[in-house]
Amino acid sequence: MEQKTNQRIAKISGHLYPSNSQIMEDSSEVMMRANCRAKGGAPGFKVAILGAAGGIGQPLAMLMKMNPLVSVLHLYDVVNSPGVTADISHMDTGAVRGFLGQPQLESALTGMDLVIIPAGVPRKPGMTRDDLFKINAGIVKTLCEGIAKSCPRAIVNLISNPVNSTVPIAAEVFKKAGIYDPKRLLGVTMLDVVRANTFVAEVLGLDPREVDVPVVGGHAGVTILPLLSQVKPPSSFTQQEIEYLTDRIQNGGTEVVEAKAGTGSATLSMAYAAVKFADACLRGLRGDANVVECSFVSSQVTELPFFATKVRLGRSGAEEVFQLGPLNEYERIGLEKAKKELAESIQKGVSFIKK
Ligand SMILES: NC(=O)C1=CN([C@@H]2O[C@H](COP(=O)(O)OP(=O)(O)OC[C@H]3O[C@@H](n4cnc5c(N)ncnc54)[C@H](O)[C@@H]3O)[C@@H](O)[C@H]2O)C=CC1
Ligand SMILES: O=C([O-])CC(=O)C(=O)O
Repeated sequence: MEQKTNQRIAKISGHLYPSNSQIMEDSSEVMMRANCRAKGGAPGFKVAILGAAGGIGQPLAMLMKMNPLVSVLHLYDVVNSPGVTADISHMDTGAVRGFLGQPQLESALTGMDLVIIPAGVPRKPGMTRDDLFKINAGIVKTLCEGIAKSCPRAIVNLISNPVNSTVPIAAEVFKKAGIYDPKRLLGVTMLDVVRANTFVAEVLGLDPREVDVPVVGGHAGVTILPLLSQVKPPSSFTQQEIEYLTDRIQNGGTEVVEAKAGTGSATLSMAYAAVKFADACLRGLRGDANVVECSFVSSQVTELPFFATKVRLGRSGAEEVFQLGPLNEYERIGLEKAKKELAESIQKGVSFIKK
């Protein structure tokens, strides 16, 4: 009887840790919460964050909890998700539930409309994103197997690096499970766009909110290709400005890794970018017209099977993948370099599952 009451209270209070939660063990809390009156859930989308207790996961969870399009937020991690969930559950916005460890992955994912994945290790100075492959490839594989089983129709936003390889890994896992829908798998390259808007606005003396820079290719070094010839509002740059901006945008991640001096990589700007992108996906799911953002997706824009360009987000994910548009000579040379490195990273991801 007492256990049943506790379980009901756990649901009301937004926790799912029958043996783990301090709150569950505190009888005065139990009395207080027992008097809560459960109401019907608010309309909106169900969103899960996998890796929710991490450097990106925590601010991302906070910002998603503030998003009016989200009715239920599930926070999953292999450590520390009870504390993060308890903290976030006190925000006076939509519902949140926490899930800890592999046995709770299925419950974390069941019924989700959107799954955001920032799980995995970040870089330290001197490392490339590809150096993370060894650990993160296996993490992404396991999580995507969970998605295939528990919410095969969910839109997936994949943040874990190296994105150029983890997206192909996810695709192969979904193919193997027979549920692959290319429109629903989106690699998150939004931080490159956010950085490009910021750095270009600095050079032009504009408000970054007024600037739109398409960034295509992938998400590592030379595969990050800003198309400065297509900046909005239309702008011209000197060759020196083009070289400075391209280098800064391509190495923005490394700039943060070095500044953080061994304590991690971009987390706050990434959480901001992830929410900007997730919000666009949710607006697309809701049926809003003309929701367009850059993303690393299954693509026929080049000869490569995956490529980042602008995509139109709709009820079933990336419903339209836009072409590159006219490139100048500098961008055409950059594109060739990007494709060479991307081809290897994509193949590495595919082989990891097919081997
Ligand atoms: N796509 C992009 O633009 C960016 C990607 N990243 C990548 O995001 C990833 C996460 O970065 P941070 O949050 O800074 O790292 P972090 O180490 O602070 O957090 C990662 C979280 O993932 C969790 N985790 C590990 N294995 C897991 C599993 N099997 N299931 C669920 N959770 C698991 C950890 O417990 C930790 O809480 C890294 O791979 C990083 O390189 C980072 C910045 C930008
Ligand atoms: O640089 C890193 O390792 C993290 C990342 O992807 C970024 O900040 O763009």
